[in-house]
Amino acid sequence: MRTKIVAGNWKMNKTLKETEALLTELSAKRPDTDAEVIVAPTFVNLDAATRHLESSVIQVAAQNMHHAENGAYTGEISADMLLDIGVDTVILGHSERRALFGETDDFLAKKVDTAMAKNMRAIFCFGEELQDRRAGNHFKVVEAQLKNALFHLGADAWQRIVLAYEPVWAIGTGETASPEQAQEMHAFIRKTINEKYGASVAQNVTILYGGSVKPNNAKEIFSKPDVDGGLIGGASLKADDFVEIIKAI
Ligand SMILES: O=C[C@H](O)COP(=O)(O)O
Repeated sequence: MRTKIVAGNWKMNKTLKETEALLTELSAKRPDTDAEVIVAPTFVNLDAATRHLESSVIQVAAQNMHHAENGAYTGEISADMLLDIGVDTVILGHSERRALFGETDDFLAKKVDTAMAKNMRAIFCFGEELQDRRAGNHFKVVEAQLKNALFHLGADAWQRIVLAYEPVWAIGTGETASPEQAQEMHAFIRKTINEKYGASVAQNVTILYGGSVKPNNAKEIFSKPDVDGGLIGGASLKADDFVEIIKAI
């Protein structure tokens, strides 16, 4: 059985007080579920979030990290810094990091390697842009992103990889991939992994969908056989919406 996950990527939102208030509300309202529930607040509030959730089943992830051990990388955060405050899951390759901060597949491969070397879990994001889908290149683009950043890994490492397929045209736009489009791509991703690593890795890897998942569309998207949960942006910023999405898994 694959692990089901609902993760909230808070992006650059929420002050410390707001973070604590949202976590308090989420802890109180969180429904009983077998799925893992993860929140990813901004770096400055990660330590407070881990302390706040110490006895909670809600887990904390970072939104990014640098691949280097330490050194002259102004503004960056290392794996050891995250591990030191009890954060062992990190989102890598979000499309905003790729588009706004120039992160390439090769650069991301280094981050993935560091995460694996440090025994962390990576939630690896990828997905095509609107122009790729319009041109019918979406499968090719997604396959290349996967291969370039992840296919150098050994099969064992895949136990600590979570994939998050996020079509860029659906992020924060209110336009979501249809459940059928999500399923079609997730099945393609699983097939591509199967070809390289075999059925066991392919069947066990958790593949999340991300892009305008809301309380009113989550159930239908999550009902698809190859969709194992979601990476939620905007709707994870309100406890009631996020809780509804957790209930949908
Ligand atoms: O990481 C989350 C994704 O970027 C989705 O964001 P969204 O739910 O606001 O579209």
